[in-house]
Amino acid sequence: MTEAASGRPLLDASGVAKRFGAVVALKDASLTVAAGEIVALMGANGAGKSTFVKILTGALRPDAGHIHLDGQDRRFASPAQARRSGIMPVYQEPSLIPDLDVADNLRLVDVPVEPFRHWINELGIADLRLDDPIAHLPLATLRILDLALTLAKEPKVLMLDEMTAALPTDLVERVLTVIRAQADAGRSVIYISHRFAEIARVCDRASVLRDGVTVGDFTIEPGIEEKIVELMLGGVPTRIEASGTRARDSAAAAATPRLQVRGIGAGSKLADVSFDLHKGEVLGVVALEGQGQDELFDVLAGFRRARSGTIEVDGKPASFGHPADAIARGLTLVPGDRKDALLMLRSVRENIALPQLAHPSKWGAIPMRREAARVADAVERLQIDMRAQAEVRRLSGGNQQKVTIGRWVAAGVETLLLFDPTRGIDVRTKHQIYPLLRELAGQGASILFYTSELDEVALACDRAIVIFGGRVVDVIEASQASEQNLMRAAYGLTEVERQPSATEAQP
Ligand SMILES: Nc1ncnc2c1ncn2[C@@H]1O[C@H](COP(=O)(O)OP(=O)(O)OP(=O)(O)O)[C@@H](O)[C@H]1O
Repeated sequence: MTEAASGRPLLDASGVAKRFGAVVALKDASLTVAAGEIVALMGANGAGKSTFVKILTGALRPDAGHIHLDGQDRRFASPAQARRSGIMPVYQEPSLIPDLDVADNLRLVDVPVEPFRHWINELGIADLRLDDPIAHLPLATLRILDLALTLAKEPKVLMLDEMTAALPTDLVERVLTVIRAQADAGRSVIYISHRFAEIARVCDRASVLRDGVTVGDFTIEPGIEEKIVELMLGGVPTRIEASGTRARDSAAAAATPRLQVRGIGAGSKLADVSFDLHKGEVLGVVALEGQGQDELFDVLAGFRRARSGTIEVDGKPASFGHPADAIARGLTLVPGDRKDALLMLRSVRENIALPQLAHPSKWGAIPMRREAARVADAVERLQIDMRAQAEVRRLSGGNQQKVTIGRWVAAGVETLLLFDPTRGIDVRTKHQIYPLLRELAGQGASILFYTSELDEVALACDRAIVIFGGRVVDVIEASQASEQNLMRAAYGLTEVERQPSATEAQP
């Protein structure tokens, strides 16, 4: 904490309550942040963090409670009013209008170009063009744009809701450096995240919400993590371990791969990627921002055509001109942006049952009962918060993400393409998802798993390919997948020493 952080809090909220119909989102939430301080707001999925931030930033009206800014009792009637007082959020979902380009979006929210450019450079996406259409930009870039827009308006209190959840490691580093510098310059930051490593690095304090009630406030110090997890989850101990054994079946590894990818290139970033994905295997994909991973998943899911290379599914050539072609060959994508996967106005149940609903020939009393049982099983295993189940858009971000995964747990899959699937999911559920992926693999599914959280390779994968500059530069077994090894490879530092060929990328 800087010297500026001592003394009276800049923002002081207490007794905040909010209900949505029958759902009590907040009962008694409180939070203080001083100038120059970074405070983590923590809690399991659905604990009420986003609701609290929306109240603090004028997007929602509280049912009860007080908010003091600079010692004065304030009730913001709108986000614009909160912004004028210097309180500015970056929400979980990108805010820019997809049909416009970057420049038009800047004009729309009245942000001058020069400070925006400054922050874009600081945050590591200097190659962005102002005439890039928003709809063509990857989620990670959109999140950085939202942050740059907000910083350009010089906030007094910056509120970041899962800011780093969709970002690759290099961009996470940039964001953490920038927000620490903001605090050192006397600004305040409220930082919502499920990632302890980041909180330990940049935050001064953590405030913990459980079921809408603030249950603790801690100074960040070594060893505090266990205490926070215990409080967040209400005393349920969470051991963070690799999920099950993964002695790969050598017969399966020798058999025809489920997916054989050779020399795939697409767009300007994906140059030449080759790998085999076997039946029963979880193959991690690790890459820094913009190394071609988005393009690779797009090609495999039929959203974009490859410029070069071949794909074989179960030993037979495949060519995907449309997502339906990939689905027909058993390849299912869980996209990074959940908005692309969910029917937001439909119920949790309908969203999870979607693959079955797509086959009217299977309708009938018994399949319906079976479907209900499958949905109930997915809800139970992923601990989906069903309090607002009638419309998925009313679920918390983490719970929406669980629904996108739950759909495929319920449906059963052959080849699952997961793009950063645990984004915004709390620590307890994450550690239920890893064994679940292992279980799907154990039943014969093949899973390609891009992750921006490097520890997930050791926790859930058999091995990982590392992509740098659009090429596979290393293949790392789970047992060797320390963060250090993965990072070295992801930065291309192993490329000179050892460049694996397509055959080395096979087990
Ligand atoms: N508009 C709404 N209508 C009904 N329920 C809502 C609405 N917005 C939020 N909720 C409910 O309020 C509760 C708290 O949600 P909130 O998004 O604040 O949680 P969170 O702590 O931010 O979770 P996450 O970590 O998953 O983002 C959830 O049960 C959610 O379904």
